[in-house]
Amino acid sequence: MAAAAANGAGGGGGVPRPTNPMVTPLLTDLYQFTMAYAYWKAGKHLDRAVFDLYFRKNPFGGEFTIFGGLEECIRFIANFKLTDTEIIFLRSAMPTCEDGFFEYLSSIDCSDVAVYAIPEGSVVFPKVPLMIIEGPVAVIQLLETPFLSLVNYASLVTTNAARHRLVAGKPKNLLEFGLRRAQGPDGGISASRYCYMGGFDATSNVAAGRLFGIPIRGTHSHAFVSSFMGLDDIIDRTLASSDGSNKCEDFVSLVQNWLARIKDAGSLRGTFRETNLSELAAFTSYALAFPNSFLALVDTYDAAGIRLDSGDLAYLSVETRKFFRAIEEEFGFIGFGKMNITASNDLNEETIDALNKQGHEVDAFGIGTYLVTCYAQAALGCVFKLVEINKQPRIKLSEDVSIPCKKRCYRLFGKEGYPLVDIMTGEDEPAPKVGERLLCRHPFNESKRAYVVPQHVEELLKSRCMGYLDRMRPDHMRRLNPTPYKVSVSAKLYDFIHFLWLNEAPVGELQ
Ligand SMILES: Nc1ncnc2c1ncn2[C@@H]1O[C@H](COP(=O)(O)OP(=O)(O)OP(=O)(O)O)[C@@H](O)[C@H]1O
Ligand SMILES: O=P(O)(O)OC[C@H]1O[C@H](OP(=O)(O)OP(=O)(O)O)[C@H](O)[C@@H]1O
Ligand SMILES: O=C(O)c1cccnc1
Ligand SMILES: [Mg+2]
Repeated sequence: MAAAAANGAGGGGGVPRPTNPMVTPLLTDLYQFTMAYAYWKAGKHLDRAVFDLYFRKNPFGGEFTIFGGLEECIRFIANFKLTDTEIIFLRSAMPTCEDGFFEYLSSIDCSDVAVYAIPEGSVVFPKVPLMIIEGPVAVIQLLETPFLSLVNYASLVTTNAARHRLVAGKPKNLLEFGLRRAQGPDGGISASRYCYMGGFDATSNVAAGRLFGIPIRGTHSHAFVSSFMGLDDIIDRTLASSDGSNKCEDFVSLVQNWLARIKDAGSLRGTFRETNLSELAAFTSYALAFPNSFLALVDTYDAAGIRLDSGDLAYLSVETRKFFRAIEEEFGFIGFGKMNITASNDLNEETIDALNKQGHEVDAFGIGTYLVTCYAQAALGCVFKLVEINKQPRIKLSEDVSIPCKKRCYRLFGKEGYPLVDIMTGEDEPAPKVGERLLCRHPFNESKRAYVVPQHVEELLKSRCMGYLDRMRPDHMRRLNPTPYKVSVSAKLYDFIHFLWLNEAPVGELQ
């Protein structure tokens, strides 16, 4: 099992700081510091603890999740160090705590912390730890809230993006347009980054383009279109070819000539309606500014062309395509019929699915609000639970039973090459072997078990490549009634969980 050990000294040993400078050791809940104090008072602060970070249920009614946020967690622990001013603030916030505690706090870093993790971008399932974090209990406790804050939304929005990619299909261009609608600047930046991880092609967010190297794309807005009154607004009418070899002195007249030709074309009669001259001025002006990447927002007055942002997107995209093809045929402009049609306006999984069913001609979807706010599910609900302290396994019984012990986790693949089941074992158990029959048990349901003869075994929680979406059996990934993927434990771990469970659960007395 490969571990990422953090070097907290000297500015993170070359590991960059978290992207968001607000991510500091104080970005945690007060109770992490009060517990750290109580551990310290009890002389327990150096006890060796193992915590699992996992979630309990897949989001969006689906049967899979994509893990995001790991890199930021590693950046955080690599640079973990409380500054003098942070210590002064903590002293004022916890006035009853002894001085020695603050001296201890100012001395800590995460050089004694080990993180075992599934690679970011992997398909993951409930109960299996995404990260196992091991180290001195007081320090690990301080990591709980920042880690959950860095992983919860990241994984949720990555999953949301992947679901939009699955419904849109591979050839479509997916553009994330959510910055203006996201939950503040950090929500917007995170959304752009993790939607790209989840399978989007580009973002409109310029800062995210700079920070993460994500391709940035955009069209123009209704304001640009409605800011023009008519063709007289255009002062400089010259258009030169990019190599300077050709020059059109009056592009506006050229546009007007073409407009007349299109109107006269017999084959276009009936499909071509009156032109709004202020809209024509806006498009002409935009073409003069971007002659090699022209794109027109065409629905400010009436829908006819290239980014559609209202109305029936299926119908309008089909009509637009017909018109483009007719122009190609009438005037012999090779490729005109294939011109890009982008659609936006409150799109989400359901609307894209509806458009697919109706038939449409959209090449690119621009998606904002529903994507970045994760409108269909507010949070993933990742948790951070103690599973072992000083080599003693721990279990949490209330609400949802946690799976004790420092574990190893494997993904077992079947004959058809798809993953069949994830299995958790105790740390010292032998790894599952290819071709060897293995009993996989549901962690809590006694009757649910299956023998598996794996054709291929991958250990989870160690660094490895991504690109899992394509490798999953399609019925786990479908939108409607997806098949649950199986998560199991070894027979030995099953027996141990239930032994510990009975041991920890008090026997009531009836009188
Ligand atoms: N063919 C279609 N099938 C299903 N949903 C569609 C189809 N075309 C558009 N939609 C969706 O229907 C909704 C249309 O919303 P609404 O009626 O508020 O928009 P509009 O009136 O066309 O435009 P505006 O945003 O200017 O008000 C959007 O969520 C859009 O994504
Ligand atoms: O619809 P979303 O999925 O959130 O995608 C982003 C939206 O942002 C822009 O709208 P704008 O801010 O101009 O407002 P409007 O479309 O609501 O008028 C754009 O026209 C999209 O409709
Ligand atoms: O470039 C666009 O078309 C765009 C960008 C952000 C939001 N809506 C649209
Ligand atoms: Mg809109």
